[in-house]
Amino acid sequence: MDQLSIFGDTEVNKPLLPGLIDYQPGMFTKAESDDLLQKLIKETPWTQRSVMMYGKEILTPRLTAWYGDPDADYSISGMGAIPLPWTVDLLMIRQRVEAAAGISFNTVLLNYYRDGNDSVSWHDDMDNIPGRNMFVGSVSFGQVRTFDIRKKADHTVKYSIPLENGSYLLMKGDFQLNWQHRIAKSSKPMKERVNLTFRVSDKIG
Ligand SMILES: O=C(O)CCC(=O)C(=O)O
Ligand SMILES: [Fe+2]
Repeated sequence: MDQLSIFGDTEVNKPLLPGLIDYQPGMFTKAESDDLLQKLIKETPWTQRSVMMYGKEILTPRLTAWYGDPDADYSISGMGAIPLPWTVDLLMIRQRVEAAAGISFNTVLLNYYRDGNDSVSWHDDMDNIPGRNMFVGSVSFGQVRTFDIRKKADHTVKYSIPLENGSYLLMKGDFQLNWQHRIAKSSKPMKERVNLTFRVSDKIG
């Protein structure tokens, strides 16, 4: 797999896949990131969702939580219609993400990867609704995990981006339409990681 992730100090804002992905390490300092990781782990009401697969109920291998504006509708994705109300920390993180992305987000999905056994398999973020989640702003705290991406039309075209503690990544353009992404399990020992994906959800009504 190609590594797209070699950054010198002068290359911090160099686009990886122009028009599709922006990546910015160090949006949060190490001190901020370490602190936010611990607070989010402790203070978030994590749940483990289940999905039906081959007629069996399978627990997703990670913990999740869903926050957002009260009128944000996410019933279609199975997250339940009412998101949790924004916290002070999440609003602060959202503000920085919005400043970098140049757009407003009304929901955020939190994923907690407890160790190397936790993962998310290949998917896009459209939930079968073309055009949904064209912009997804992703912030990572804690253990560096590898964000793999592959082209839907040709799975041999793939890249791997290590998402660093305190980093920001924006998926945009036709990324969700033409590419899938995942966080693979790891056979190497992995510490805790929390990822936040800021999204624009439809409003109820
Ligand atoms: O943990 C990550 O970096 C990605 C999470 C993700 O793809 C998702 O929540 O849809
Ligand atoms: Fe995703």
